[in-house]
Amino acid sequence: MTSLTMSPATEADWPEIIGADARAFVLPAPLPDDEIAEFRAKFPDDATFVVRDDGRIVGFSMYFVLPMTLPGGEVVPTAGLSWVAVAATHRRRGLLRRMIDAQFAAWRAADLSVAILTASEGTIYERFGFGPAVFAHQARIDPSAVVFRRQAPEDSRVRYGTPDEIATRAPEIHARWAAQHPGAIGRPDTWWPSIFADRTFRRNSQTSGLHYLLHADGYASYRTDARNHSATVEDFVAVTTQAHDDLWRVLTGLDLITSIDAAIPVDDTLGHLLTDSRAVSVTGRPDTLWVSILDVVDALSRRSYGVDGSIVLDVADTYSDRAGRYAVVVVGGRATVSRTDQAADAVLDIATLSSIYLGGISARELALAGRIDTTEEHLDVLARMFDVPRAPFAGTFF
Ligand SMILES: CC(=O)SCCNC(=O)CCNC(=O)[C@H](O)C(C)(C)COP(=O)(O)OP(=O)(O)OC[C@H]1O[C@@H](n2cnc3c(N)ncnc32)[C@H](O)[C@@H]1OP(=O)(O)O
Repeated sequence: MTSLTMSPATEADWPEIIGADARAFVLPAPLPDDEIAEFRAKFPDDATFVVRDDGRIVGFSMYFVLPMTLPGGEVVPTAGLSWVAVAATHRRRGLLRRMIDAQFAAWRAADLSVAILTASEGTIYERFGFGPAVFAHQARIDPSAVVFRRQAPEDSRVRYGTPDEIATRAPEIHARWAAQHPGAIGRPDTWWPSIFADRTFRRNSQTSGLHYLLHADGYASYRTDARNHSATVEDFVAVTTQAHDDLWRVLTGLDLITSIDAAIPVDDTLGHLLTDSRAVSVTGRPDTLWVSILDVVDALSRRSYGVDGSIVLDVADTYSDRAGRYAVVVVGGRATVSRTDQAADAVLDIATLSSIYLGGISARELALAGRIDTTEEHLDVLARMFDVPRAPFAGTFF
C-alpha cells in the first residue's frame, strides 16, 4: 500500500469519482452530467480528498460548509462531511481514517467548531467523535382515517405553485423556517437548482415529478405513485402553525390517494390535530444528523440553555484533542465555557456530548444507558440545561 497518495480532486478526476461513488452507494447509474455540474458548484476543490493507488482512485470524500441553526437561534457554519466512499478492493485498510484525519485538519484550519454528517451506517463514525443528534419520525398516514378536530377554513390558503413561484418562494420560506428551527440545515443558493430540476433518476417510471403546494408561510413538495396510489412528501416546510395545519389538510385530503409517507419532526403535532391520532403511524425513527463538536468551548458558548446553572464536564476523546475538563456556567440562558482543573460533575465522551448538543437526545436518557457518569443532582442540572422546547429537525439530507 506504499503507492497510496491523497490530494484534492482535479477536473479530470470527476468521471472516475462519480463512477466510484455510484458503485459504493449502490446507485443504478452514475449521476447525469447536469447534476454533476450543479453538485460541483456546491463546494471548492480544496474541500475534496481523493486517495489514489498507482494513479487509480480508490477513495473519495468531501465536505460542504453548511449553516446550522442552534438552540437559541445562532447559526453556525459547520463542516458537512459527505460522499465518503472507499473502493471494495481497498476497504478496511484505513483509507476512511486517513481521509477523516485530513478532513479534521482542514476543518481546524477553517476554524469550524462543529462537524455534521448523514450516516449510511450506525457503527462507523462514533470512533471519530460523532454522535447521532437529530431524529425524524418516518410517518405513514392513512387519509381515510383523517378527520381534523377543527373545522376546515373556507379557503385552504394553499395553492399549487407554478415553477416561477416555486423558484422564488421555496428558498425564501425555507430560509425563514431554518432561521427559527434548531438543527435546521440552511440550504445555500447553489443547492436549489438540482432540487427544482427533479431529474428522472430520482424516481421510477410510475412515480410522478414533484408537485409543490404553496402557502404564504410554508410549502410542501410531494410525488405520487401510480401503482398503488400512494404519495410521498419530499419536503415539508412550515414557518407557522397555520401553514403547517393548512398544508397537512390539503395533503391528507388528496383524492384517490390511499397512503402518505413523510419524515416529520419527532414532536410534530399532526396526530394531535386529528380525532383519531392512529391515522398517523410511526414506522421508523431514523437518525437524520450526526454531530461532532470540534471546539467544545466555542460550540457550547454559541447555543442557548433552558435554565441557568453550572456544571463541570469531563470529556473523553480517543480520536482528537478535545479531551479535558470544561466548566459551563449559564447565566441568562447563555454559557461561558472554559477549560478548568475543577473536579468533574459529569463524565462523558465527545460523541455523547455531541449527541445532547442540539437537544435531540436528553442527557437523562444517555445517563440511564450508562453513557454519562454523574450524580442524580448533577444530572438534573445537565438535563435541564440542555433541554430544548422543540425537538431539532434537520430537514435536508446531504
Ligand atoms: C458521511 C457519509 O458519507 S456516510 C457514507 C459512508 N460510505 C458508505 O457507506 C459507502 C460504502 N462503504 C464504503 O465506502 C467504506 O466501507 C467506508 C467508507 C464506510 C469505510 O471505509 P474503509 O476505508 O474500509 O474504513 P477504514 O478501514 O478506514 O476504517 C476505519 C475504522 O472504521 C471501521 N469501519 C469502517 N467501516 C465500517 C462499517 N461499515 N461498519 C463498522 N465499522 C466500520 C473500521 O473497522 C476501522 O475501525 P478502527 O480503525 O477503529 O479499528
